[in-house]
Amino acid sequence: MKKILLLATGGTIASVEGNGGLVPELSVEELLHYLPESNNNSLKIDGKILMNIDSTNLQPEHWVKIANAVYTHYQDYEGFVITHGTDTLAYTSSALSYMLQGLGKPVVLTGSQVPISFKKTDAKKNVADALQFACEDIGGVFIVFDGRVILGTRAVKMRTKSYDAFESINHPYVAYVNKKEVKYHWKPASVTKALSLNTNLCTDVFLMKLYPGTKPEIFDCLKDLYKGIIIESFGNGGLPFEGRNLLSKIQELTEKGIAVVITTQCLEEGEDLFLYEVGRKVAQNQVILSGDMNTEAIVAKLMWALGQTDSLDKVKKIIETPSAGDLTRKAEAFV
Ligand SMILES: NC(=O)C[C@H](N)C(=O)O
Repeated sequence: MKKILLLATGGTIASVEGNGGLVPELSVEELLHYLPESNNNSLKIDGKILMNIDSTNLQPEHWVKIANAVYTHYQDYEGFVITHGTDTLAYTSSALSYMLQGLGKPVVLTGSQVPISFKKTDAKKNVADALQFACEDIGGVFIVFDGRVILGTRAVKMRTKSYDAFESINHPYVAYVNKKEVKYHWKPASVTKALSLNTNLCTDVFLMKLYPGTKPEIFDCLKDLYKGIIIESFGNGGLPFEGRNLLSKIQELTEKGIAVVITTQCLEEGEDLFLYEVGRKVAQNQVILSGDMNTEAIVAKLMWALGQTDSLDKVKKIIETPSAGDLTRKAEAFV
């Protein structure tokens, strides 16, 4: 009989209708009580509540708490399921992927769009599937949702209400789970290093979405507040150097030692800064390229990288090196 630890953090899955709207309130025992009997018979599931919050309220300090809990109980269980709100779930799964390296067991995040206590809900299937996948002989952080298994660094919440809330971006699904059967599409390489926990994070990271008309002066406000700035630019990547000129500001930022990461607002296929003049001019500065990583992963990776070192060169190296399947090297692109 496999032993699985279920760590509850809140979210819609654990919510009840309160006076002010849906609010997470169920205990972990109540959560488990809603599962079909068959799950409880074939597994030994222990439950532990870490926090009971809407994931909108969940912040980097909570990621650390979750990572610590997995690490502390690692030897005692074959797999881990973390129930979590969907809104920031992909940030948490990314952060866990960097903080817990060398995982030889599955750490599976799931949640739901409808509370588990409601008559019609996606929660029971999602938890049952997550428990199923947590029994697999595979290492890493995964999201199991609507029958699909997504690598922790590659998920994006695409839909606010539909059951298929998450998509795997720039990466194949890991597997599908259907009626207790797991069908693989992609498997991570087996783990060669020992598990390590490294929860040092620097949360002084800002995420800016560019739009036509962005004021250059905004960077003057940001540069004393943040050590890292992620710019979601347009298309293949680039910054305006005519009219409201952002290019000169980027030079100031990088010269001041701020880590500037360039990504794109396009969800698929990533940046290619060297394609256009608007991008090459940016690349002449010491900016960091994000390839086809998604924004959730970039935010978590930049916080983690800045938590490891003050050296801009080293931060650049960390971000630009694939980790936990987050980044496709051009030569191995899935096209
Ligand atoms: N479906 C959900 O879980 C949404 C909820 N607001 C949360 O992220 O906690």
